Amino acid sequence: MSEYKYLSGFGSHFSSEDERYPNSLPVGQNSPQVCPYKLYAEQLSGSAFTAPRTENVRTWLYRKLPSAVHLPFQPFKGAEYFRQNWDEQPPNPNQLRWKPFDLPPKDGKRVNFVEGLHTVCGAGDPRSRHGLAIHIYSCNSSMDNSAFYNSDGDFLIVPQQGVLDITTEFGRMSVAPNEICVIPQGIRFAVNVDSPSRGYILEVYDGHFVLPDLGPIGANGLANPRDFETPVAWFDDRDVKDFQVISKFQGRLFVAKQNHSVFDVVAWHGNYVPFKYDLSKFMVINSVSFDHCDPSIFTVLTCPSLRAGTAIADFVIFPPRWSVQEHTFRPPYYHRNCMSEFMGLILGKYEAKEDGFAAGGATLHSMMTPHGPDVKCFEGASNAKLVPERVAEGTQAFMFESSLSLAVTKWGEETCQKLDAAYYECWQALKNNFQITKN
Ligand SMILES: O=C(O)Cc1cc(O)ccc1O
Ligand SMILES: [Fe+2]
Repeated sequence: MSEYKYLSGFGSHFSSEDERYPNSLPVGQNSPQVCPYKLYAEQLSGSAFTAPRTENVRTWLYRKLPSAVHLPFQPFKGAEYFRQNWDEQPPNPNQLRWKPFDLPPKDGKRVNFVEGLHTVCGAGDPRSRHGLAIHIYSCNSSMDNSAFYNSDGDFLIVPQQGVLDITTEFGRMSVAPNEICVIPQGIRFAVNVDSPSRGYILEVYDGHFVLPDLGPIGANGLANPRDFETPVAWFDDRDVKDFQVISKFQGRLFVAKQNHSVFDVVAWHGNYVPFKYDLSKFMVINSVSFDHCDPSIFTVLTCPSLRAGTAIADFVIFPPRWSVQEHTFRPPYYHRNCMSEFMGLILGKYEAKEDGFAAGGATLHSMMTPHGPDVKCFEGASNAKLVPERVAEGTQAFMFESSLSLAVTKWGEETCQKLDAAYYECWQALKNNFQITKN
């Protein structure tokens, strides 16, 4: 799996040919009268034809059969908790914490990536192309002779347990915990797993994930473009007669049969592509003098809204790093935010709450919902000797931060049975230390 080859770069215009079919890309034009090897040319548009050049994304695929060759879509039965209905539950402004979400039951039942999708929270509507959804996947078997694509938006996939072996129309990639991948709107993919697997998905309806601007940081730092990896062209040469394409369309799943695999792309060129990124390559920037920087300093990718600096969703990580600030309360500050903060944990423990927030679980601090370090963290950091120190060693927490107000689904609030009713208690023992004389 890990021997797959990749093209390096973010936002590049790539060209790739399956190595078994050299010269399969047309030269000098996109639509020759007859394509090399008599392939069909198909354009996949990820932006309006007329989008400005900086945002214009599309890829030309050269394939054995056009994607249009399929039988009509029917409603897909299964994945009953993969539902983007934001009005199932009354709003809940409380601090929410979930214990680790279940892996598939060990009763021998096979659950693949699509069947194991569960929606936790979200906002907005794919029909008006505005909003987002946060899902948990939990699966133990591979997608055989089937592929999935999302008509509603992009998926950012964060594996927490188990390596995902992902076949896409563009080629194959292996995505392990502490790596992430993005599968943009419309790109077909299938997930193979060799063990029980679990992770988080951020789905955005508005637009695509991009690297954040760096401002005064300069031209380098945070997630560097050269560390993003896109698959090289590869097609499945098996003669598959019984193939299923599953589409998420307007929040519902549909399935169509066809007598050929969607993984039949021999060559492609363009800048609308799936990619992966290894979070350990993130170049961490932070305060080397005093005070706690806002977590935006850890942004890996962002899906911008039309309002300057205000994201539909940011993907932010809390990587292992040095902490050196002087005369500073070093952990995250107490906080009320006009944004929504959904956090997950890939590895280890999170610095602001070492107890109760476990790998594979989550927290949601909704708009203006107060939160911050628990008692143990506050007491410890208020009294700690401020020497340079490695923090978050062996851990990886992350945050999906959104300018939208997120509704929790019935599955998220009830059916999953993972909500920790005792979460609020972690702040109750904080003492009023106010004294009338200044220390
Ligand atoms: O734990 C959180 O709530 C996330 C968070 C981290 C941080 O370093 C500063 C602010 C913030 O909201
Ligand atoms: Fe916060």
